[in-house]
Parts: sequence; structure tokens; C-alpha cells
Amino acid sequence: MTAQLNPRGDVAVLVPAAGAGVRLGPGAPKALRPLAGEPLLVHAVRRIAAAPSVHTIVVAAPAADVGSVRAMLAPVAPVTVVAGGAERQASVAAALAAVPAGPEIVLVHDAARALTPPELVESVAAAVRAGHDAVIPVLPVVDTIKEVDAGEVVLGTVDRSALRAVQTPQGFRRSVLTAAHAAAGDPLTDDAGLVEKQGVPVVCVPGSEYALKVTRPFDLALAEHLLVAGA
Ligand SMILES: Nc1ccn([C@@H]2O[C@H](COP(=O)(O)OP(=O)(O)OP(=O)(O)O)[C@@H](O)[C@H]2O)c(=O)n1
Ligand SMILES: C[C@](O)(CO)[C@H](O)COP(=O)(O)O
Repeated sequence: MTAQLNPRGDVAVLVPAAGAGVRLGPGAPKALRPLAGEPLLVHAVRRIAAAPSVHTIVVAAPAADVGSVRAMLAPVAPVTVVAGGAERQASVAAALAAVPAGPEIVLVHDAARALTPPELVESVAAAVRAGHDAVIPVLPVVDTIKEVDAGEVVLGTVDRSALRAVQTPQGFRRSVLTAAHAAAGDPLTDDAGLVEKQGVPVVCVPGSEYALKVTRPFDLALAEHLLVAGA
């Protein structure tokens, strides 16, 4: 049976958490590494569960850790835990398959974006509820972007005014995400990419600096500082 949060909610949140965290350096799978004494995944799930529209949370954990992740999250929120796959896309597909009947909005949210505020979960869900089939939170690109060749020689300067840095949660009408995953080919880095391939328009909403992805050691240190400062 699938665990539920708000039975009147219309949102299921899938949390891919099965990655190794190679760029963070040697250690446990990234989602299980501590941030101020608690695993990244605990921080992420606590914030998702605080969003009032959320009906169901499905976590895709490393296959070897499904039991321990279930026990770890039991005091945090009612969640369903499934085994993830070798690529993020496979982990999302496994979580999507475990969503019960009911929620018609599905959000996909990286465990690695552990400090994402519940308000961002709500704003992405609200944009889907308002009629958009696919919604992504974005930030403007703040650095000059160069295109380079294989030898790191600059080929040119890219016009950054039309570029956006993409975060999660990414929100979808359930049928749209299901169809996109059913048609998926080679793994892509985000779910919106799969939906784009189906010709479905993807709409941007403002992201949050707090939704940073913990990828490298500096990000973990930054997240610790943000937590101390009240994030
Ligand atoms: N096979 C995978 C790979 C990634 N993820 C999840 O997808 C999110 C975004 O991935 P990323 O931050 O790139 O994590 P890793 O793949 O763990 O990072 P790295 O490439 O450094 O190993 C993370 O929450 C990660 O746990 C997953 O569920 N299953
Ligand atoms: C989905 C994502 O967070 C959007 O920015 C990102 O693509 C996942 O990270 P990865 O390093 O590409 O796996």
C-alpha cells in the first residue's frame, strides 16, 4: 500500500535519490550523506512534506538501501520507497510506476536539492494546476558563457539572455509525464527534456537560490551555511 500525506492533495512528488554522488567525492550514496547531522534526503523530504498540496511522496533509493531509507524516513513523513536504477531517468521511471491512482499532478524533485522551500513545490504545482502540461523552475544565467572546442579553446560567446539554469521540482500533468517516460530513449538529464521530445510546451516559473543542487563539496559547505542561517 502507498503511504499518503494529505488525502485531499492532488500532487505526487517523485524523489530520485539513487545517485552515487561521484562529484561529491568518495563516501555513501549522495542522498544519504549528512548535511548538518541529517541525510540530504531527510532535509529534502521534510520540505516536500510541508507543501500542503502533496498527497504522495515516492523515493527512488539505491537498491541496497531501500530498507534503511524506509526506516530513516518513517519519522519524517509517510513515503513509499522503491529501488532506483542505474541512471536518473530509470530511477524516476521506477518511482512513477509506484504512484497510486489519484494525484493528477506529478512533480520530480532531486534529493540533492535538499533545501528547496515548500513554496517552490507549491508554485510549480500551481502552474500545472492552472493548465500548463509541463513546468520547470529556472534562474537566469549570471556568468558569461563560452562555447569551446575539445582543446578548451574558445569558439565563441553564447548569448546568455535566452539561457536559463534549470532546477527541480519539475511539474507535469500525470498523463504527459507517463507518456514521455513510456516513449523515452537514451537517458536525458531531466524529465522536461523527455516531454520536450514529445512536442509538449514546457513553461518556466521563477526558481529559488535555495534549490541549489548539492553536487560538489563546495555546495555541501554552502548548504550547511544556509541551514545555519535559517534555510
Ligand atoms: N541513477 C541515479 C542517478 C541520480 N539519481 C538522483 O538524481 C538526482 C540528481 O542527480 P545528481 O545530482 O547528478 O546526482 P548523482 O548522479 O548522485 O551525482 P554524480 O553524477 O556526481 O554521481 C540526485 O538526487 C540523485 O540521487 C538517481 O536517483 N538515480
Ligand atoms: C534534473 C536537474 O537537476 C536539472 O538541473 C539536473 O539535470 C540533474 O543533474 P545531473 O547532474 O544532470 O544528473
